[in-house]
Amino acid sequence: MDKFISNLMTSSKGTFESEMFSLVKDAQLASHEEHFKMLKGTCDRVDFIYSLLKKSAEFKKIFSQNAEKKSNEKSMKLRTEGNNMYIREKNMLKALELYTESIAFAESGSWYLALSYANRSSVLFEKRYYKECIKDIERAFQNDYPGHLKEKLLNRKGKAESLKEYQKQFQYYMPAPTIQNKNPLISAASDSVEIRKNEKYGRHVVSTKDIQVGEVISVENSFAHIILPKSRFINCHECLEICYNMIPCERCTLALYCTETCRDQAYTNYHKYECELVPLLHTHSQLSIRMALIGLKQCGKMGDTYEDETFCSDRFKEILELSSTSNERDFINTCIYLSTVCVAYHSLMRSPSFQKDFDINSIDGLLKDYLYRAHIILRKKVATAMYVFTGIFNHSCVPNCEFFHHGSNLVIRAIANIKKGEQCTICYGISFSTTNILYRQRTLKNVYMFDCDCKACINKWPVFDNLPLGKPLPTWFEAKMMQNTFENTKNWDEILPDVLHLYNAYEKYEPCQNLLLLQNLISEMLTDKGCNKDLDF
Ligand SMILES: C[S@@+](CC[C@H](N)C(=O)[O-])C[C@H]1O[C@@H](n2cnc3c(N)ncnc32)[C@H](O)[C@@H]1O
Repeated sequence: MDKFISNLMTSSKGTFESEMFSLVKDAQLASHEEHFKMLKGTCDRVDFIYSLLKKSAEFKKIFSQNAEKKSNEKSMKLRTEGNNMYIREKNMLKALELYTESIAFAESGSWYLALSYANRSSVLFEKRYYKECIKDIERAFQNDYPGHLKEKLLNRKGKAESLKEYQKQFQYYMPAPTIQNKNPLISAASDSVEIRKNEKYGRHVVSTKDIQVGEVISVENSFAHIILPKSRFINCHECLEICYNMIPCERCTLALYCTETCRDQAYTNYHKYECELVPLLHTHSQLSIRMALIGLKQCGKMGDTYEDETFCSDRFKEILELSSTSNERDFINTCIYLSTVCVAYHSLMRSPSFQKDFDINSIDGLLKDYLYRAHIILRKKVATAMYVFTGIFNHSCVPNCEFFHHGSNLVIRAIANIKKGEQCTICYGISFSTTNILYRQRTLKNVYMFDCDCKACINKWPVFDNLPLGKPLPTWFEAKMMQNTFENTKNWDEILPDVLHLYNAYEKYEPCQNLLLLQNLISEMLTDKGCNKDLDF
């Protein structure tokens, strides 16, 4: 599992990983391999690496940075930049983002905050987001908005009030489907699957009945997530919903929320501590801290309910059981990994609220262990997130399942017919149709530590271009596809049943190009159902 994560982390090369690598070099951790290998438990290993890191200049450098504090001066600068974008450049989205950042920097109750809300309300009015515009005007008034400017704002509010009933409703993604036949033992799944465990596959998901292509297998909400920088000013950091008039955390300059409810929920659950962390950690450490905090809170609250048999997507116990390849990593990778844990640990230890709320001595070992286990599973469009049930799906180069995003929900659907007793699999990014067998096997072994025995690997299936075409696709289908593509109607719902039907008729020709084309089309249709549409701004 850890390799799986470190592979994801390489996509952020040049930032976090290389920073951790310099840390390992600076602290000369490589020369301590012999001693390290004699230590057995996670806690002893973290302690050992931590003791070495603390002496390193690089480590001290990380913690010598100061977090940016609320600053009316900075707020004013951002607002001016926003004005420039709005008036001169006519770049509404950029103006909105700058005003929102200016709101995040302004001190609570100040007229700087009021002015930024007022300016944002103007962009919102122009883009016909009248309800959001009214809300921002009210916020401006609640925050010491200068009296001599009030009239203009009241005027805008009046106009927005009269137009708000005409505001269009924009649907960015289809809501996640609901599962009809719920699984009594897996909170996120249908009763068509179960979790099994053996030496070869670790924990894996197996079908308990025949599953039809397209069928929903699970709908899962993330255990925890961290917003990606590009979505910071547009998506609520708590619920991830798109929101053009977010409100800031009252203490830090980074967190933004769609409502007071989301803000308070985040604050109570983890942000209270996170908010005090200096410096702001990279997304990966931040997510592991968030997960460990939720884990610590749960273990205090839930006690022996951990004994029950159900698999719950919102429970840290399930994360503790995720398979780990930590013993198989080379020493330098182990050091890099442990350094990230130590940076997260050291950072949390500097949070006064954390010190106040937790009995540090009694949870110290648990915290190190939790930070060590809190990994990243999926990095996607809006956030980096941990989905617990999705995380136990094994890989196949010919997967029979795929995951689809519906807002913050992750939906797993069958993209092939699955026979009762068959393993349900997803693809870890290397499929047989695009990647040759040698590369696949080497990567899966190096990164995920297993030998793949999927049907493409066993039978040495060629890549797409060298596959037979298979039975030609019917002309009615080709015509429908052309029409749909040309007219750009993308009325998938209308043709999805036909495509699924066709898939069933072509399955016996596997492996062939036409079957793969049908499968890709099904996948595209289901993605399109779930995905975030482009911003309407
Ligand atoms: C994301 S986890 C999947 C859940 C895991 N099986 C567990 O027990 O928690 C990835 C790890 O599962 C195992 N795995 C995934 N696909 C596999 C496969 N096709 N055959 C054997 N092991 C596999 C590998 O150990 C891999 O590092």
